Amino acid sequence: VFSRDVSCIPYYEECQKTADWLLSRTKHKPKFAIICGSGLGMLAETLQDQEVFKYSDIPNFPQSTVQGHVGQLVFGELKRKACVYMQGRFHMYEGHSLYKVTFPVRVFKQLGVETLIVTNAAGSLADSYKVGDIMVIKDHVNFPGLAGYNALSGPNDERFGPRFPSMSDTYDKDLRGLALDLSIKLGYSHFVQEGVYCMVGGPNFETIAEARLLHKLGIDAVGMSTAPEVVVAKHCGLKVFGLSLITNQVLKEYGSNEAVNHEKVLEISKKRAGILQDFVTELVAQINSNNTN
Ligand SMILES: O=P(O)(O)O[C@@H]1C[C@H](O)[C@@H](CO)O1
Ligand code: HPA
Repeated sequence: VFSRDVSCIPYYEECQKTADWLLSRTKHKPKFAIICGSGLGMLAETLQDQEVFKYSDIPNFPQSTVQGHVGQLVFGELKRKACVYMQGRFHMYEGHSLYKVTFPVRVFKQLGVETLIVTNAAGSLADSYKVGDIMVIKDHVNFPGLAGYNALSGPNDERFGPRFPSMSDTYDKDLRGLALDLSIKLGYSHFVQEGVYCMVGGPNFETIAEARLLHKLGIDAVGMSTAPEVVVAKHCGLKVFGLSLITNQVLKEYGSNEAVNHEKVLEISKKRAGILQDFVTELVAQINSNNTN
């Protein structure tokens, strides 16, 4: 379930076939790919001149099974920059292999994408964060990856990247700086944070003991995605930028009547998607004007 079958699927060719299929059907040549987190599909609404491809029509593409993940690629222009939005990501807990979870990222690379922007819904462990805050991801802890469930497990194809890639500078420093400057210009600085995201396997939310453990480890926000996509993006040379929307506080004390559920996560995502949308749009515009990419 977790990694690519070692019998050497012609993986590069499979990704290329999917990329060629898309390129022959869209006039856009995206330099940016944006992955929409849970309930954040509407981030794609600001795209001009849209072309939409349902996952079910795209060769080799997995299917979304989670509520709040529509299941389509949307190509278009954001401030005159060609982009592709993934409305609906794939999670390990859905039973997808990590090869399938990260397949779109490699397709993006073969489409000519240079920068990957990941978004997600996450629970906060940091005491200072509030529901509705946006966290610029500084770094991540890939718990499944540390335990051997890594998207790069299996035979390595050097055409994508090296066997042992460095991950010490994964979330692009210039883009993070740009985003934090932008948050001041947009008047967002009181709800924009910078911190460490941790991926857990899910699909259950954390126990109190698990939450306390993650908190002790210095993790600011926890979710069930992102790390595999980011590891694969870094492996194949994409610039990476990430935003977590804080949809809930993770309970660290026993005896509370509050409990998180996916509906509450989607409710906050829906409320804050507009702000996130403006943030991403302005960031892409700035990357243009500052020649950061
Ligand atoms: O796709 P993301 O990481 O935004 O989704 C989060 C994690 C789970 O899939 C879900 C829990 O509500 O939201
Ligand atoms: N834990 C894990 N994943 C999540 C959470 C959470 O509290 N909120 C949104 N996704």
